Amino acid sequence: MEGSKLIINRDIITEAAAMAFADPNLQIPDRYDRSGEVPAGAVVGGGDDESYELPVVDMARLLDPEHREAEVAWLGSACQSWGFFQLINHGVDEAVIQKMKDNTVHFFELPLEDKNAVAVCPDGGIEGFGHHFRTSADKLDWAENLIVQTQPIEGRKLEFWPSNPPTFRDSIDKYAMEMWNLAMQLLGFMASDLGVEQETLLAAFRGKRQSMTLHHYPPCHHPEKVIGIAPHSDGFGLTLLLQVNDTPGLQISKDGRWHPVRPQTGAFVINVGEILEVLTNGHYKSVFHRVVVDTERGRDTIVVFHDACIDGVVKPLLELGEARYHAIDRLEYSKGHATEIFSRGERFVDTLKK
Ligand SMILES: O=C(O)CCC(=O)C(=O)O
Ligand SMILES: [Fe+2]
Repeated sequence: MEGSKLIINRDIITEAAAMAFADPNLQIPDRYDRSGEVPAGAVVGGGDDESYELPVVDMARLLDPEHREAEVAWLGSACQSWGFFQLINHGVDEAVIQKMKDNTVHFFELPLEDKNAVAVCPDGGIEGFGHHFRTSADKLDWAENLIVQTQPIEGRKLEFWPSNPPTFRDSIDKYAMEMWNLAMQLLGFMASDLGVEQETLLAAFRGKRQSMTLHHYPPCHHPEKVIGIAPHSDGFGLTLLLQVNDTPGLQISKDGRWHPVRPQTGAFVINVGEILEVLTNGHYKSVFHRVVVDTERGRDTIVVFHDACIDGVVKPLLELGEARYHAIDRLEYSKGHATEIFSRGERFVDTLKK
């Protein structure tokens, strides 16, 4: 299968990296110094600029027949204009969320040696503990990440699922199931907004890959020199993000400026991936975002990605009119998107536009 392998490079976390992360006063090692990239783009906020709140969608209203229509329209407008929204009253089992958060914090606090028990493999596989994806400039993000595939179950590689803390695997399993159900529920409402049969949209996701990335962004006394996660748009269909603590950092690109997300306690941040943009024939937008690092406080996030395609092909739903994107084989799409990650340039889906 050598020919079909994706070129996604992830570096292991070395002792030197762990030391740099642990001591915010140390000089930034060269591979993390991205002074030239960080200031790119103005950031909205401060003072009287209050116009940037990310839309908040209320699941309780989506489920209430009296408010459903208005809330579905609101959800749709958020996906069209922002490609992002926060979700409150989501109904996800709080005990499962808390356990997942606790395990995540616990895991990242372990000594490096223990975390490296599930280290990424040097052969270029995606899963495991290590740095996020390397860019063409050979620079690294200021973060530690654990990536595992959670669905389909037969595709799980348990050797990358930490057994320390001991409840972690069980937490990941339960959390993945909750996120699957939430994703399906949201996609159902998106289908209503788009005016297509629910099953038409859901079928594109059913049985496809679900993966999880846990991010830990250590604090850094020179946040202007480092990047928590470089600007990118998500390569899968739908992303569900949970902040473990209330440290800010996520910024969304809109109208040429970066909009910081104010973390709402207990809310999920949901965003449209490039494949959902194509499925919706461009009605929904997959938007560039990045993470900046905090001076004093670390930040942990739990992110779940849901893949989608139609008969092995990434293409717009037939029901949504004349296709505005070229159809592309799912594997070719992955290769194209990997190039986007690598070069951090244009969105890959833009190359598919007719
Ligand atoms: O940690 C975050 O806030 C963003 C993570 C993210 O963008 C991703 O995993 O694709
Ligand atoms: Fe992302």
